[in-house]
Amino acid sequence: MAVFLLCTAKAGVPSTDAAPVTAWLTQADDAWPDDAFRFRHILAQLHQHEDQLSAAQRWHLRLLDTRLPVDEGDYVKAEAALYDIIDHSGDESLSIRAMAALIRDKFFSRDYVSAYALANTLMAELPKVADPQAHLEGMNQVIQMLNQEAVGQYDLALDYAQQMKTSLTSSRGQCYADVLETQSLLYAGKVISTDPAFQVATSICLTAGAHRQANALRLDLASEMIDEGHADQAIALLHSIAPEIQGIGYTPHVASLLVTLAQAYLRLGDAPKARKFAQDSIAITGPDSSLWTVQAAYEVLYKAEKKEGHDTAALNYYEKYGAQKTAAMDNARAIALAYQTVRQQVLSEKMKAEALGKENKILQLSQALANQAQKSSQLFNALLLAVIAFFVLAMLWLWRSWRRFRWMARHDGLTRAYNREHFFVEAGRTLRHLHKARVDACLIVLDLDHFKRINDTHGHAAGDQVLRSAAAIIGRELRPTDLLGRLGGEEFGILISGCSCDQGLEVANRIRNALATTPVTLDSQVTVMVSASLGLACATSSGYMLRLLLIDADAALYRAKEGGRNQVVVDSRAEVPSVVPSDDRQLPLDA
Ligand SMILES: Nc1nc2c(ncn2[C@@H]2O[C@H](COP(=O)(O)OP(=O)(O)OP(=O)(O)O)[C@@H](O)[C@H]2O)c(=O)[nH]1
Repeated sequence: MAVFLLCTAKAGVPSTDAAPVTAWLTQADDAWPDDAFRFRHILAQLHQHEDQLSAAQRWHLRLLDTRLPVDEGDYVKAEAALYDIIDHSGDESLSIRAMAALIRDKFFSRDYVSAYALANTLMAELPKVADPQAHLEGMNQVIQMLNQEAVGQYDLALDYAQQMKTSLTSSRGQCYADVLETQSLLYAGKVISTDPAFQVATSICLTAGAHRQANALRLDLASEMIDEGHADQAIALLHSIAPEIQGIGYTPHVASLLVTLAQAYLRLGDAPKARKFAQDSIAITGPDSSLWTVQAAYEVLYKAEKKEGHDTAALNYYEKYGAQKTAAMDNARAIALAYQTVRQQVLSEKMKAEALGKENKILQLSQALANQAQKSSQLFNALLLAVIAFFVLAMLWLWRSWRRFRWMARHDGLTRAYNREHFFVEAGRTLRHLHKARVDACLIVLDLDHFKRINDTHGHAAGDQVLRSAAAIIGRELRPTDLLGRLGGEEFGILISGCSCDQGLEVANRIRNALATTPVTLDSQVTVMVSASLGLACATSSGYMLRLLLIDADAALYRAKEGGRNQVVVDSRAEVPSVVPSDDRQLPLDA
C-alpha cells in the first residue's frame, strides 16, 4: 500500500507542480508513527523534490526529518533542528509540533525541568493555533507527561484528554483522545480491565490505522489483567497482538510485550517461559536501557530463578533488579522534582503577574483619583471664580445703586442741583471750613420772577423745562467749588467760596444777566425769557452762620422783589450798594 502510494505520487507529479508535494507532507504526517516504512519513503521522495518546496514546506520537511532520529533515541541530532523550527520558522503550528517533539526529546534524555517548562509554554501557546495536527501532537505529549506515575496529575490529564476529544474530530484525533482518556482513568484506578473503554478506544484506533496507539493501550490492559489476577487473559491478549507489535518493530512496545508476557507466565507459575520472555525483552533493549522493561525483566528473572531454587542466579538477577529499581526511583524523584520546580516557577510568575496587575490597578485607581481630584479642583476653582465674579458684580451693582441712591438723596431730580437738605449740610460745612481759614464767602438766594405765569401759560411741563434750563444757566456761571441748591419751587441757593461782597455782587449780576438774556426754547418750540431776583448776603457782614446768612439773603431777595424784580439786592449791612438795578427791569415774559 505504502509503495503504491509513493509510486503514484512520484509518477503523477510534474516537477513544477507544488500541490502533490503538499499532499506528500500531509501523507508523511499521517504515516508517522504507525507506518514507519511508508514514512521513510515519503521523506526520501520529498528530499528528491526539495527544490520545489516553498520556504514554509522546507520547515515542515525539517520537522519530519527529526522524527526518525528521536524515535531511534538520537536526541542530540534532532534538538538543534527543533529549536531552529521553534525560533525561526515563523509558523505557529510547526512551532507547536516542534515543541511537542522537543518535550519528548528532553524527557527521554532526562532533562525533565526543560521538558516540563516547555510543556507549560506549549499549553500557553496552543490556544493561538487552529491546526488540529498541532493540537494532537501537543496535547498528546503534555497528557503523557501529566500521566507519569511520579507526577500523578491524572485528573488534569483526563480533563485535557476530554477537551481533546471534543476539539479533534478526525478518527486519528479521536483515537489519541480516547487512548489518553482511558489511560488517565486506568492510572488513576478508576477503571478495571473489563471496562468497555478499552475495546472502544482500541477499535477506533485500529479503524484509524493508529496501531501504535492501539498497542500502547492493549499493553496497559494486559498489565492491568495481571494485576487483577487474570494472567491467562493477559497472555491471550498479548499473544494476539504480538505479531502486530513485532511487525511494527517499535522497540519500547516489543520490549513491553515480552516483559509483560514474562510477568504473566511467572504469575501462572511457568518459570521457564517467564525466564525466556524476560531474557528476550532485555535482549531487545540491551541491559543498560532506561526503559522500565529492564527493571521488570530482572525482577521476573530473579523471581523465576528463585522459584526454581537457583539461588546464585537469583541473587545475581536480584542485584541487577535492585540497581535498576534504585535508578528508576532516582528517575521518578527527578521527574517529580522537575514537575514541582516548574509548577512553582509558573505559580510564582502567575503571582508576580497578579501582583503587577494589582499594582497597575492601584496605579490606575490613583491616577483616576488624581484626575477626579484635578477635575474637582477645576470645578471648585470655576465655582470659586463664579462666586467671586458674582460677588464682584453684586458689589459693583450695590456700589452703583448706592451711588445712585446717594445722588438721588442729595440732589434735586429735576434740576440736578443739590436738594434743600443737602445744600444746607454742604453749605454749613463749607462755611465752617472757610471761617476757620478766614476766607470770604457769599450766599445768594435766587427766585425766578413770575414763574407761576409760565406754568399757567405754557403748562407745568414747560415750567419744569424752564427750571431745568435756569439751573443749567446758573451752573455755567459758577466754579466747581461753589454750591448750588434748589431751596424749593423756583428758588435756588448759591454759596460762593473765597469771594468778597464785591465779587459776590459781580457773580450775582452775571447770573441775573445770563438768565435774563438766555431764551429757553420749549418742546412746543415756543421761546420764553425768564428773569430772576437775587438777594446777596456776605460772610464779612452777616457772619459765617448759614442761618443768619439765609435770613439776610432772604431779606435782600424780598427787597429785590419789592423793588421790581430782575435785580440783585445786597444785604443792607454790606458795604456795597444795596440795590443793583438791572438794565432792563421790565423783562417781557415771552420773546
Ligand atoms: N412747573 C413747576 N412749577 C412749580 C414747581 N414748584 C413750584 N412751582 C410753581 O411755581 C409757582 C410759584 O408762584 P409764586 O410763589 O406765586 O411766585 P411767582 O409766580 O414766581 O411770583 P414772584 O415770585 O412773586 O415773582 C407756583 O405756581 C408753583 O406751583 C415745579 O417744580 N414745577
